[in-house]
Amino acid sequence: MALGQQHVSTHRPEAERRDVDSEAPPSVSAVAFRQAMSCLPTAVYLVTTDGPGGRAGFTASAVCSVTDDPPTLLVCINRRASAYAAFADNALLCVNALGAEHETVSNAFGGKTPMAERFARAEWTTQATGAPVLVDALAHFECRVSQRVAVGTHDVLFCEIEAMSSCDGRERLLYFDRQYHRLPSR
Ligand SMILES: NC(=O)c1ccc[n+]([C@@H]2O[C@H](COP(=O)([O-])OP(=O)(O)OC[C@H]3O[C@@H](n4cnc5c(N)ncnc54)[C@H](O)[C@@H]3O)[C@@H](O)[C@H]2O)c1
Ligand SMILES: Cc1cc2c(cc1C)N(C[C@H](O)[C@H](O)[C@H](O)COP(=O)(O)O)c1[nH]c(=O)[nH]c(=O)c1N2
Repeated sequence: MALGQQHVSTHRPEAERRDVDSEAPPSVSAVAFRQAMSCLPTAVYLVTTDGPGGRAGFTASAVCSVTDDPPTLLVCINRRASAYAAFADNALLCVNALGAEHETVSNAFGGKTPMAERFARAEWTTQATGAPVLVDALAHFECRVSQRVAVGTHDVLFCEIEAMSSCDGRERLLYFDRQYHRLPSR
């Protein structure tokens, strides 16, 4: 093993394995898991919604492509987030991918800032679904939530794409090692 590398083993013999529903304490701590995840770069998104539950949004990195038929993303949202109630009540959302110039607005949507103030930090429009679309998003995906699955502290929202725009050539905003980074498009 290279100097400085730490190996966290999750392997257990067959007899010791338990069902995923078991009450057994996890063998990897949340702190160790977060530390490992912190070294993996991710894109950064503002996930926004509007509807009967009101307008809300939060900064997300737990966003992933699921299938291209039908085109579907997943978004993980912490049930303790101030935005959660709106996402629980609304069926529509927009996943706005951020460019390097969006670091300040990403910080506003990343917690503690009142919802109206978050939205006041950027320019918004509505297009196909009525969910807030960031005018200068690097790319956006307007979605209908097709399934919700509760896993631990989070809900996983499966989101079918109804309209979108593709990435342009600007620098991307990345997040890793607990900091923002800029990535040129080529
Ligand atoms: N998936 C998430 O919910 C998620 C992801 C990134 C950051 N955050 C939140 O943003 C703040 C700053 O994060 P940070 O990256 O600077 O330091 P951190 O040590 O809290 O997190 C390091 C990494 O662990 C993962 N992570 C953090 N909190 C998580 C959670 N509750 N559930 C699942 N994965 C999680 C993410 O990949 C994150 O980049 C924290 O409050 C953190 O909880 C949450
Ligand atoms: C870079 C980055 C990435 C993420 C987050 C933060 C930051 C800074 N946060 C946390 C989220 O944006 C917000 O801070 C929490 O929901 C708490 O916000 P409130 O103060 O309750 O609105 C976050 N939360 C979540 O539920 N899923 C996610 O994927 C992410 N990803």
